[in-house]
Amino acid sequence: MTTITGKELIALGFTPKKWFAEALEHISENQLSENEMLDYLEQFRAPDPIPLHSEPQEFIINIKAENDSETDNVEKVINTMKVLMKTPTLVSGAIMPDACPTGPEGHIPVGGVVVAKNAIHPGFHSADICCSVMSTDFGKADPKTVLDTAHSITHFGYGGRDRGSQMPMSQELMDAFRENFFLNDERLISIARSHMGTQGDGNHFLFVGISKNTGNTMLVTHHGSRAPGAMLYDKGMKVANRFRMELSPETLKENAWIPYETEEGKQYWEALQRIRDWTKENHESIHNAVLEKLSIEKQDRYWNEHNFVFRDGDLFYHAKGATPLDDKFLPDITGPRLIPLNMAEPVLIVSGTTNGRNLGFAPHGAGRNFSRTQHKKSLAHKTIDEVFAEETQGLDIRFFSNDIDISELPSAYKSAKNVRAQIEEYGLCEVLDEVMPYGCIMAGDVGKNAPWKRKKKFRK
Ligand SMILES: Nc1nc2c(ncn2[C@@H]2O[C@H](COP(=O)(O)O)[C@@H](O)[C@H]2O)c(=O)[nH]1
Ligand SMILES: [Mn+2]
Repeated sequence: MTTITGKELIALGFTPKKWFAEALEHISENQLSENEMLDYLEQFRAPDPIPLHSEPQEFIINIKAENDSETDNVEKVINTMKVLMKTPTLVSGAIMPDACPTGPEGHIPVGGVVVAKNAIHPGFHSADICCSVMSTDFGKADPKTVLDTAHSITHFGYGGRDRGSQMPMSQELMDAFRENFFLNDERLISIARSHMGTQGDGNHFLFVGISKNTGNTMLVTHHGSRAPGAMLYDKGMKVANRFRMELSPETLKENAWIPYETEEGKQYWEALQRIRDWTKENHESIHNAVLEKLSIEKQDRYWNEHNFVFRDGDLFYHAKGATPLDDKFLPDITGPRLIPLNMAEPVLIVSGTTNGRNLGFAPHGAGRNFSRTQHKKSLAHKTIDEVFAEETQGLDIRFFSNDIDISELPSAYKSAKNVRAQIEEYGLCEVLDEVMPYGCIMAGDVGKNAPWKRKKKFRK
């Protein structure tokens, strides 16, 4: 019979884990011989770490610099992709004309699509899971009336709605949250309820415009899954990092994955679908409340996510700011897709499918060449009011907090004309219609004295 200690297990090459105590007890209780013990212990031996690909997997470059200010951005995007594409799960990738870096080399850029085999990477959809766009056709309604009404209904800024003004989350969805390992969390569900009907901040917007084809007024909203999605992302990253330490410690922490074939993988996939349902319900609750207040029947509605994970068999397409075109990704979506550019440019209504360059995706916007801070610095010689007047002439642009956020004005984004030219040059999708801008509401400069900040101070 063999007696063995934890220290000896470590000397045999095992990493201290919960199973140590159970194994020591099993060996002693069953009085295993040395060979029996070694046979028994084999089941606990960790697999060899999965190495990074020695060379980056191929990725398609659908972007080029149109001027000096874009050169640095394009170089950074390509360099970060070269590091990212060494992640062991990845089999292919693409970058879109609106691509821009999100962090150090190796992090997925905005405008990046990467395909992983049997793996979900929470870092590739990031905290704003299912950031998406929805449009509703209001027929011949007056655009100012639609914008005024939407302004009286929507909610921008930190946090959720006050108890008195909450929009209901459906019982069906709440029940579905409770059935999922990641979402069955009363704090998360309570936040999901109070965040329903809210749009957050940053570049989330509520846009009203006129269809070039029909002359109809269209409402377009842009936001993601708000705090419930961010909470799922945090949980997903923790689980993925545990797998990373066991399976592939060489992989960057941001690029950790949850193997789909595990219980965690299946539950995380389901959780993503429920968060997608929540986000769709969030857009719908705002659009439906505007229709109801104006006693208008909708003529049409389109929506698509552009920050999500899509599945085709054992391949998981991670789109970090890219518009899914191919119907195989979106069995429940029948209409065309939406690509916003900036508040002074049309929202493009597009369609398309997989071709040799796009992996089934199109750009999701115009993207940024500069950080918000760099952009603000470049305009420092003008007053905020001057910049606002120059860039929004003829448009009805409003900030929910009443403070202009110049980092969201059209000059903060890449040239929409160049992005559209590259969509055509690389044959990424077809433009069916354009929603010409009438006006737009955004959160406003949240660093200033926004109403939700004043309220918090007052409550103290
Ligand atoms: N029509 C508008 N488009 C806008 C506005 N602000 C930003 N944008 C575009 O949206 C995309 C998507 O951004 P992301 O947060 O999902 O990465 C962005 O690239 C811009 O082109 C706006 O006020 N109106
Ligand atoms: Mn978005």
